Amino acid sequence: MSQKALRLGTRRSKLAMAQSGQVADAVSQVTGRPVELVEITTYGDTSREHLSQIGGTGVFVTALRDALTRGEVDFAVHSLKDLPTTQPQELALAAVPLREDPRDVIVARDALKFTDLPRGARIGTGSPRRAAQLNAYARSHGLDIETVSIRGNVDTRIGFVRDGELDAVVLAAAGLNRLGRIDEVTDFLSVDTVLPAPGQGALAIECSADDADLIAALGELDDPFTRVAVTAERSLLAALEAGCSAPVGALADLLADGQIVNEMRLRAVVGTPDGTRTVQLSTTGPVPETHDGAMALGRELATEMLAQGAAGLMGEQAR
Ligand SMILES: NCc1[nH]cc(CCC(=O)O)c1CC(=O)O
Repeated sequence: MSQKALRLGTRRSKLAMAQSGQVADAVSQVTGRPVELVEITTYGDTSREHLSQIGGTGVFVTALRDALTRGEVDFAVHSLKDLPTTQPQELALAAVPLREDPRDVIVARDALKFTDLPRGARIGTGSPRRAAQLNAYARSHGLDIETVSIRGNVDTRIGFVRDGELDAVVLAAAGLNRLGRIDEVTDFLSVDTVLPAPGQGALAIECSADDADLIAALGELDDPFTRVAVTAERSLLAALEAGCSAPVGALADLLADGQIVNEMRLRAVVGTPDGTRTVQLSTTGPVPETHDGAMALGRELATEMLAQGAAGLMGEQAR
């Protein structure tokens, strides 16, 4: 019995190809069907502008979603943190697989840790969220660093350190893991220091909302705890009216009593990129049992953050 291949739409970057390849293997395992990669170029890949300038939301996903809607591909894999918080009606978020390491990491010269960087060290990141939290930490701990705005793929960013232009760059652990380059990390930043982007480390598998059989098949790759966590994080982001390039960090994690997971904690931060002002809050409660429950948790924390002035800390362009 030969079955038609499923077409997986993917960006061409090494990171996208790595994560699509991994999902392709998992999908052909659960469906018994071959999966064929279809490469698609997105605006986020071709534009040389800073992400904070090109509007942030959706630059990496729009072309993939268009290909899905036109029926040119059967499903697509996105980095969840790049996915806009509004879900188009015609597309289903069929699976959110088990999240890997959500932390940000440093790749620095001479194997340096973040707190061992010398005075005046230049740290590259294109992310206002990372800049805000690194600068806030530096201010409160007497470190003297300068965050430098950069963008580019993993090779480009690490290249700034290798060629001596920067002392360090900040990246997501998950991306380096998927690329097999985690050994280049010189410091894993604790989430107590830098909260990751909402959804960081998780993937989203999307297909047509009309394809019930495919939704069911892809659903086997879903991890319910990851889904509830990222739903709360993204609900918070949406309620702040912020996008993926806004200075917003959020992480929901599950607290276990022995073997039994019984509570979820949601932590979030908003800050000015220079780190002079931040609003950071946390809430802990029973693990939400429904999508609406997870949405409500995120919304409630966002409401408290807004009451403490969070909106004033997010630049106009990042919202
Ligand atoms: N902004 C681009 C992007 N989107 C997802 C990841 C990493 C993988 C992930 O977080 O799932 C990266 C690179 C990075 O931030 O270093």
